Amino acid sequence: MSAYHPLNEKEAIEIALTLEGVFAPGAKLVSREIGDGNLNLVFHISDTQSSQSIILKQALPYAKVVGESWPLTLDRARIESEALILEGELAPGLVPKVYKYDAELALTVMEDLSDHVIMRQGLISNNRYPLFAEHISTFLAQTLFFTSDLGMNQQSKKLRVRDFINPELCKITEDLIFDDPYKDAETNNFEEVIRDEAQALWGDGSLHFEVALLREKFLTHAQALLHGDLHTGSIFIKSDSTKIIDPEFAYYGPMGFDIGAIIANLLLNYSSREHWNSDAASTDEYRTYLLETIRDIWTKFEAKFRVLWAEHCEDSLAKSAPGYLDDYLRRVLQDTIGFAGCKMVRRIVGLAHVADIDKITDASTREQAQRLALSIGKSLIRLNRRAASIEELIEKAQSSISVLKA
Ligand SMILES: Nc1ncnc2c1ncn2[C@@H]1O[C@H](COP(=O)(O)OP(=O)(O)O)[C@@H](O)[C@H]1O
Ligand SMILES: CSC[C@H]1O[C@H](OP(=O)(O)O)[C@H](O)[C@@H]1O
Repeated sequence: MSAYHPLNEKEAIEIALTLEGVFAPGAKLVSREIGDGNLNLVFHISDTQSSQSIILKQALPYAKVVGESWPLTLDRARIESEALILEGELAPGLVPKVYKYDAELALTVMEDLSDHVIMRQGLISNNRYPLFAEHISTFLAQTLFFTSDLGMNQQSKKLRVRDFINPELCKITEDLIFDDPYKDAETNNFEEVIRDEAQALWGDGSLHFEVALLREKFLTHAQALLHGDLHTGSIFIKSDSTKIIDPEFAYYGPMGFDIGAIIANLLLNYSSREHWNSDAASTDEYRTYLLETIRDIWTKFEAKFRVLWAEHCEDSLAKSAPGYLDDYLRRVLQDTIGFAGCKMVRRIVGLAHVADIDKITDASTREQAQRLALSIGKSLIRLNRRAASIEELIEKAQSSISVLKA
């Protein structure tokens, strides 16, 4: 196959047939492009005679959601495949297997997870996932601890920071999450009916102060190797299995950015429940389930992180300094809360939205969901540096509902 060009379905099959040990010689393959994300092509390739199938993901030289006017590095395919491989070593069973990476075609061949569902869809369909908090807290504790200065050789970590420098994808986050929602930016995308909310965001100096501090942390705090875009659309799930996909935004940043991303997306779903549940009682019940999941994610993450620290901490001074670990985890919690708030706000007024809210058909219910998400998001941003417990985040989610209803 020649140098880089976007593949068509026929070419994807030709490449699949060249993979060693995957399909039988002469196998009859079918290919479907199934990419529904903002950036890449995703081909599902299956053998019509056996149950064998694979995924072929190819980066485009631009952001698909906008078009060729927004060029984007192909190197993100390398970042994604290297991050998946490393995450697979640190958190076995929680990411798809990578079979091959082709630098020239910016192509990753990986395990087909079609027997799972994308978690955002699962939540929209009112499913519950009792093992999710256990799985995702393991993923977070293992990947964040063992890529940080606490859990790996500090010189090797510097080299890894170099390997995961990801300036173009970070710039997307810096703009779309930490800048554009707070001014009248062209990329913003919100419904006219909530213009009052957008304008309030643009003029809120004290909120800007908190967001600027969080932005500074995102820019400068190379604490651990992050997934970088850990929303519920980047998680495949079924009752007994969780798989994290799509780490093309991976870079060295603050741990709370990943934890906050998951919590924000659970809270965006929380904000949308009036549409997806059939009555007030089931809406309340599902919201309680989501808040319990959030509490469990943090509590389990913290417990697992403490065990890893006790058994594997590489920093002898930090290890012997009284109170250091408590202080470290308090700062991670505060970052988690602040980043969760930013991630909620961007999904309502910024470029890229979430189906949980956008797919609400009734305009007034959708508006209420948007206002609730913004109210929770802003209150988390204001809370972040003052928080001492995950219960304070949960209290903000609950009280935002009563304030809006009053
Ligand atoms: N390993 C996989 N197995 C099955 N389907 C996948 C896999 N990876 C991606 N997909 C499908 O492709 C879609 C887009 O993938 P994603 O990695 O999120 O792309 P993007 O980077 O463009 O957001 C997913 O929502 C899912 O439907
Ligand atoms: C112009 S990219 C917008 C948005 O898309 C990414 O998400 P995904 O790849 O999962 O579709 C990321 O969240 C970016 O901020």
